[in-house]
Amino acid sequence: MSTETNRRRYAVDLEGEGVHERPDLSYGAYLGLDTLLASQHPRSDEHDELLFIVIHQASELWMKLSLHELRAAREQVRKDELGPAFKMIARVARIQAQLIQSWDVLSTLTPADYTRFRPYLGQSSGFQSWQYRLLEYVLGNKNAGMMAVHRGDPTAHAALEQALAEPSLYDEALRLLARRGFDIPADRLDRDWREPYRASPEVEAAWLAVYRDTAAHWDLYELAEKLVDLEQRFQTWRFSHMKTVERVIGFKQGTGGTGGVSYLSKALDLTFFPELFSLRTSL
Ligand code: HEM
Ligand SMILES: N[C@@H](CC(=O)c1ccccc1NC=O)C(=O)O
Repeated sequence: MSTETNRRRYAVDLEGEGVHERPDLSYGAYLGLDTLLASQHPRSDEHDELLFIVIHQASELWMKLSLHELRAAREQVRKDELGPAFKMIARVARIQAQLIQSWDVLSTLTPADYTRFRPYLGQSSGFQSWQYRLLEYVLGNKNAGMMAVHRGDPTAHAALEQALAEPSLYDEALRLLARRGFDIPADRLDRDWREPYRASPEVEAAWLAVYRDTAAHWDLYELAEKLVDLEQRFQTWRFSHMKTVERVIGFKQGTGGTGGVSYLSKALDLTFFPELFSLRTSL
């Protein structure tokens, strides 16, 4: 069949689906590829710098989608609509698998390869990824001190300020527990959300009750396990980042001014959902 006949057949088939709203729309225009594919600007002439840029850009795109899903999931939890929330969280888990897998591609970068273009990075660093920081805030790792580095970027700063000041996904899960009749301390249900979350024995007891009678609380149990899955994957990403950094720059200082691996290893101690892990010792 000729291309022309094919084209006309599709045009007919798609008529009912609103194709006439923009019949000239192309793949590249729809996806904004002009801008996307013109956004890689290596600063050196080194072959491997493009890999470094693409991995980071792809990661930022996945982070954008994760934020979209997690904020929507949080809204569904707020509305007691756990089914749609589960679907969104499951998608984030698969995105995390992609993010984790990207370390495998980056591990083809040897110390010699990286050292050739590292000086061109100046003081730029993943430390300045505001989407990463937003993810941490939306999940529940509130650390207002991390805002400082974004002072010069009003859009990023405003988004971070908002995420810092509103309940995280975990805060909403605890409010849901309270609506279901669990005894959650008042200061965990309404507080200055900008403060780091502090683990509470009452919250652990509530989750423990969910895990001890899963039949009675099946959806809460499912929510808890989905959160545990998110945290485990997040930790796997952090750990692989740290090991990749060690492999590529050893124990050199980071371009962002931290100790490098020593800083990244401390970040591994940060937990989003502390009671969901601590309760396991009592099961
Ligand atoms: C050769 C590859 C990489 C090296 C050597 C590296 C190195 C580092 C170092 C040393 C830090 C600590 C901050 C500093 O002082 O600069 C850091 C932070 C960070 N990097 Fe990377 N990195 C690499 C790849 C990536 C990739 C692919 C991403 C994906 C987006 C990423 C995201 C981040 C983030 C989000 C932080 C902040 C972590 C936090 O504050 O907990 N890095 N990186
Ligand atoms: N902190 C890294 C530099 C770095 O990795 C980086 C630099 C610019 C943009 C993204 C980066 N990735 C993660 O930190 C280093 O010290 O080599």
